Amino acid sequence: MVLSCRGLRRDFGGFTAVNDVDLDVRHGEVHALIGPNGAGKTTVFNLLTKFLQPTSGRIELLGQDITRTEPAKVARMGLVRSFQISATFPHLTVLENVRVALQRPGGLAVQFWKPVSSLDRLNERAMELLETVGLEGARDRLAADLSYGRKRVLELATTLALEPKVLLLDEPMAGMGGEDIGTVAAIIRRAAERHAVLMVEHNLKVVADLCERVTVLQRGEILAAGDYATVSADPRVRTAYMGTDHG
Ligand SMILES: Nc1ncnc2c1ncn2[C@@H]1O[C@H](COP(=O)(O)OP(=O)(O)OP(=O)(O)O)[C@@H](O)[C@H]1O
Repeated sequence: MVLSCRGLRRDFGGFTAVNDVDLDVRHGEVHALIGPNGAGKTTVFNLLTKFLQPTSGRIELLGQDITRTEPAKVARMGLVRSFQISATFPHLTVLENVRVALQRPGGLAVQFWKPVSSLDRLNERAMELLETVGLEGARDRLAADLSYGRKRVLELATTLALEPKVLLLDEPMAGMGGEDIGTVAAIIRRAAERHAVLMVEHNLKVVADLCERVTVLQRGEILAAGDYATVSADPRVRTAYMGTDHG
């Protein structure tokens, strides 16, 4: 278990946005958090990354209680949410963007790079990351000149540069066409070999193809959890998530 929470709850005034949520994210797994609009997915992400303080409940990262830990420390411990670094620099090249991520002050890569601080090694690692995401041919292009889908892929590369233990992805395929979705799905699958992945995703085909485990939220509570086949066959899920129990 890399990341887990028990009894997670968050109230906003008199409104309970997240109620009694238990979640286990395991190494080597892609775990999807799904549910209708307003179900509480973003709030759960904000609680796990400590952007929001839980009203009650407990969160553990790599066996350590992080319920009261500051967000920056949680990120340094290896819980990285893609948008935290998703601001790529449009006027730097693709390779330069990844190098910047590898050299991030205070980032995980600082410790990672200490024994091998030579420029060559840095370039080598940056190229490895670009090969992982299939952007090696675009290394000298400005980030601003990339297509939307490839920009998102570059963001993923800069996230992976931080060597996260758990990668939190908020709708990584949003706004993408079929081909880009396939590319990003393949990257996430490969990334999951080294980093546990928790993702919010609305595209159920992506969830079915990519995710070992699915947790369904409804009105802040867990409606169902398990593998996709089990969860999608649950009549309550079909009614709540798809708005029908016939489809
Ligand atoms: N800061 C806040 N203050 C008050 N209510 C909030 C706050 N943040 C979220 N909520 C409420 O909590 C509920 C859950 O919202 P949340 O954004 O987590 O849902 P979601 O599942 O991510 O939805 P979507 O799929 O639309 O992004 C919603 O009813 C929302 O209005």
